[in-house]
Amino acid sequence: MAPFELKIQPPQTNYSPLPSFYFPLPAVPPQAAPSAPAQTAPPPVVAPPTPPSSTSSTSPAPPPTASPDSLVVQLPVSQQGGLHIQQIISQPPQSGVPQHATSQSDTVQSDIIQDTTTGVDIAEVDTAVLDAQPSRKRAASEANASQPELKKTKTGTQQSASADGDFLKDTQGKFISFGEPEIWAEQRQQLCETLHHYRAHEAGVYQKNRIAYGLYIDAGVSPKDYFDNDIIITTLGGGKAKDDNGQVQRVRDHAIVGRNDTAFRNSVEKLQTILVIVGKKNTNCPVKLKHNFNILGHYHITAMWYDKSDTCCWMVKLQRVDTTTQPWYSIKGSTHTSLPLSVAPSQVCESCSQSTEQIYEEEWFCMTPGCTSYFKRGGVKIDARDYHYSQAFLSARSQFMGEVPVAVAPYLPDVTAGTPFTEAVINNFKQGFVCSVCGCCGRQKHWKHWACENEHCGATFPLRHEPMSIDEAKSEPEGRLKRQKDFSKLFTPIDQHMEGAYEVTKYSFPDEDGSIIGFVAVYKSTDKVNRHKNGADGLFTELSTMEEGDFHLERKAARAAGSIVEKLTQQFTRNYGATYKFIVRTESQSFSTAPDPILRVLKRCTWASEQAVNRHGGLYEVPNELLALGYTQSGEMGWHDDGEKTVGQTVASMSLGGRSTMHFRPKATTTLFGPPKRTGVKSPILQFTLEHGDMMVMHGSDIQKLYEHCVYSYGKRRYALTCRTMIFDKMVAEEEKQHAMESGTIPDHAEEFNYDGDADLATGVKPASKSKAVRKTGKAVQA
Ligand SMILES: O=C(O)CCC(=O)C(=O)O
Ligand SMILES: [Fe+2]
Repeated sequence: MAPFELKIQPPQTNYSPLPSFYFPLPAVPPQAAPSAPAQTAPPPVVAPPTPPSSTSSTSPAPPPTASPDSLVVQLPVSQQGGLHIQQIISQPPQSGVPQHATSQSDTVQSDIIQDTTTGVDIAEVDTAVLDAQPSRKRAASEANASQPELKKTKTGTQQSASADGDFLKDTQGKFISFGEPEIWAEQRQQLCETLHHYRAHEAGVYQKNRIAYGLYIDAGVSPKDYFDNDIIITTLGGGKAKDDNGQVQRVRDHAIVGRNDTAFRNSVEKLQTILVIVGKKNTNCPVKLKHNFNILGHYHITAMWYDKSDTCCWMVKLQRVDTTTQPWYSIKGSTHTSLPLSVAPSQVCESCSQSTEQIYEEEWFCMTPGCTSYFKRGGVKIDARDYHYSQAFLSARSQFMGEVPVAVAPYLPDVTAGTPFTEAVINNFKQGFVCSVCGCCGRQKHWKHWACENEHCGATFPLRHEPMSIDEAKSEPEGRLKRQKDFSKLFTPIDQHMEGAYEVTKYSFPDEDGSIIGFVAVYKSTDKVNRHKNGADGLFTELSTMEEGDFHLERKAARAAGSIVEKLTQQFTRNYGATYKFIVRTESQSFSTAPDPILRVLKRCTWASEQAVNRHGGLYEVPNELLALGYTQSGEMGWHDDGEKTVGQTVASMSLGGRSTMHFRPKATTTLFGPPKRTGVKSPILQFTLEHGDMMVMHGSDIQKLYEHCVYSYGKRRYALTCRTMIFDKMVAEEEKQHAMESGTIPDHAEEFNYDGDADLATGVKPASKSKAVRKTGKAVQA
């Protein structure tokens, strides 16, 4: 192993690592031990924090509400029962005496529920406790009265051995929960679009700028994981692979400084809470969970250590920020008791001088990775695979000293009131809301209304899109301007000319032999053209103010429709004319009922594509389909091609509102712009900007075969309206063909929207026609 000092240098982190890999963290022992016997309930948790244990002296467990000869410690909630049980330590720890020595020799500090060596059964314990603490009598006896039979697992957790007692179980043997999650979701995207602290579409840990904010735990519970009302101990992800039986197993050690542990360490340093979400496949959670994603609430990190079983892995101990209330995920019928602030005993390692809390009941040893005594006793390796967490460790409680986020997620205002709220508010909430009726995290699926995604709820809410000036639509929130590197124009424009009032830049696309297979032409509009009657300004305003029934944009499933990992497109879409099924299955609205602005855009794109194709000398096909896209804030359409088999040669689009950048790159497997790549992607070769009123024509089916494109949208609101030609003869199903032909027929009244390119508005300054070869293909290209 490399020297420890070298390993602790975190790669390019903005935050210095904490001095030790193991933190007692800002554990808060109670204020000075009261002199009176412990006859009253513990005081509310108000004690100020104390610094982490000194590295130069041992830190005996501070006595929470100690009595001179009988120390009563409330143990943590049981694994299954959500119950607090009581433990008697017959002798309080002596100041200056290493606590592990005490616990080895003269204490009865072990799990009293099960520990046969003490000869104390649970009833005796409670009698003793209750005698000493009359004021706690009722709560404790209630807890006991409903205590299920418990057995201890190897990490010190208590598991229910029976389904008895007053506790309700469902048919699968899981306990019924005391309450219901206030916030939940069935699909990961619902969660990621709604919560501030969990936006991890793939991973279990959500981190941003190397700070952890959220944690999702589901199946894949490790033997040393632990779960009770207040404490969760979990293994940080990574280093797992499927074994021969298809079971996911840990196969590799975690790096001593890895991604997740660094993020958690930074969270500690930044006093950041961790939002914990539990999936219904988590076998450690004692109660039945109804949803795929159940939000437990805010926790804080109270310990982290580099554990060693078959492999080495980072473990984290999280404590509920507010332990005073009974959590919804405790067992129905159980009683929750808030434990007093305390820390577990710790010792300083003689080899590395680092202080380590005693985690395992069996013994203390150094847990500082890199230390010569790490997981060793007297130089001999310790096998802690079957060790149990010590009760003092599990019952330690510390006060969170940071700021607790006021809300886990934005709630939709009272949906029953029906008052729409503004786009500014919508944008603040990104795209998701928690339904104020049922608590389901919901994505904004519809452009102008919000509908709860819980099919049993049905709550809806209007979202008002305020009238917006073009300038406002174009304005970009801070921090969004530099989203993309500016790819140098490897792809030299080969032709610039005027077409009507538009300055056109045409880029010819080569195939692998250097022959031209098509082009992309950008039609640059002007303010004059945009302001002109029925121009881009008017079209933008009309589309923005149309009733939802006339212009109903919605987000459709782009991936894994209906599943837990379903992903909706970022854009809101609506298909007009012949059915276009590429990328997203959309229902199409016939052109005969399409609103006028849609037909006007269709006619403008028709003009642009006709001019471009005729000039180029290709087969011109009249568009019979229009896909309208709406973007709120910035968004993107990822890399794709438009090559569906029923689509014709030409694609033409018009942009309204915010600007966008369109990018092209060769497909990885082509020999274009460099040798084919078996893995990875090729770099973009062309990028241009489309502004309000600009149009784009892309012609040549082979472009779709050899290249792909993506679009980044900016500004507060943007519409992209893209027209294509569906080739009816390529449609196999007769029904589909008939439907496409009918809905793609352009109504007679659209004649009045025919467009001539506003030639009369042209500035008269013609750009000099340029003609250059495309570089980098190795072959010259003629225009
Ligand atoms: O302009 C846009 O936003 C995306 C257009 C596009 O690539 C498409 O609709 O396929
Ligand atoms: Fe496209």
